[in-house]
Amino acid sequence: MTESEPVLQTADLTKQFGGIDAVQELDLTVRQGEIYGFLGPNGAGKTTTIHMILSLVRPTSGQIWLFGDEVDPAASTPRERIGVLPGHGGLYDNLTAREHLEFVARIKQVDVNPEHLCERVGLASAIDQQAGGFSTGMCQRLKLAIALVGDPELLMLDEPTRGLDPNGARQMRQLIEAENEQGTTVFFSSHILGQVEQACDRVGILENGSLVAEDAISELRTQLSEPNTLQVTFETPLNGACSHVDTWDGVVSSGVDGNTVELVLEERRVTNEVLAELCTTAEPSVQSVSTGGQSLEDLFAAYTETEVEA
Ligand SMILES: Nc1ncnc2c1ncn2[C@@H]1O[C@H](COP(=O)(O)OP(=O)(O)OP(=O)(O)O)[C@@H](O)[C@H]1O
Repeated sequence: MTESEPVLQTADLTKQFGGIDAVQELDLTVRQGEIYGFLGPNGAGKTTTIHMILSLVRPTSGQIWLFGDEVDPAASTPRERIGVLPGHGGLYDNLTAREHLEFVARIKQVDVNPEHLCERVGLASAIDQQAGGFSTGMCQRLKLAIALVGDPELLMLDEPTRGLDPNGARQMRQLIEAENEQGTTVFFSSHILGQVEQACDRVGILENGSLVAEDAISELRTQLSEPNTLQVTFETPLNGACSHVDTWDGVVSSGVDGNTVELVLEERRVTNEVLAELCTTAEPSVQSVSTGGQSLEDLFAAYTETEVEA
């Protein structure tokens, strides 16, 4: 498969605040049509990076390209083709959803259909309510609608699932995926791995201002060496019942010791199938099952050494 054109690129992008290295020599590439998850614990430098890309913070050094053109650090980032969902703020308590959208459309000098946009993000029934009375989920939906004004080609979303419960976060992901299916490229930051991994084509993991990994999640996982293991203990000795297990699909190797068989699996998702097969092959009943290997949380922790929120 050929790779699509980069929509956003940075090279050696660096920001120092006094003695703090907020972002260090960051090389990022976001390609047309993808959802790119920008992942890192609190304080890793995600917002600073987004602010540099949007010319809200001036880089200490490095380069940024948007849609193939280098951004001049002395000028403003051209915003017509970009929709932004800010991490903090962005709403006025006394303006309705409709007034927010009309206000942003005037600033962007584009036409807007507030009914259509509110429909797209699931806010149709609240279009004439003031944002001050909105729940966190409604605020995030309105911020997404604002980002969509002018049908941008690139969405820069700074923690769009911030403050949302799992259900609200899932709905927000579905909205983002629906926009992406229309061809919009999405840059999606989060400090919670579980909130980007289902939606994102690729992720970049930021730690202390540096990109420590950038790839598809499946690729990142295979870069970690610990094998996926499955250990099954039966109530009585196996007596050769599992001697050919290593010829099964998805099983890399196996070893039997008394009542216990230990398997190394190609990948975690075959665990249930292998376990079901074992239960029908072996006469004795299963006493206990344990697994080992890399979960996605292990992966994130391995790269960032930071505890992950569930
Ligand atoms: N204006 C500023 N002045 C001084 N230090 C700053 C400033 N903005 C950010 N920093 C520091 O830069 C580092 C990166 O912060 P940043 O907000 O970019 O991280 P983040 O990954 O977005 O975190 P979070 O997930 O908490 O929003 C932090 O150490 C922060 O304290």
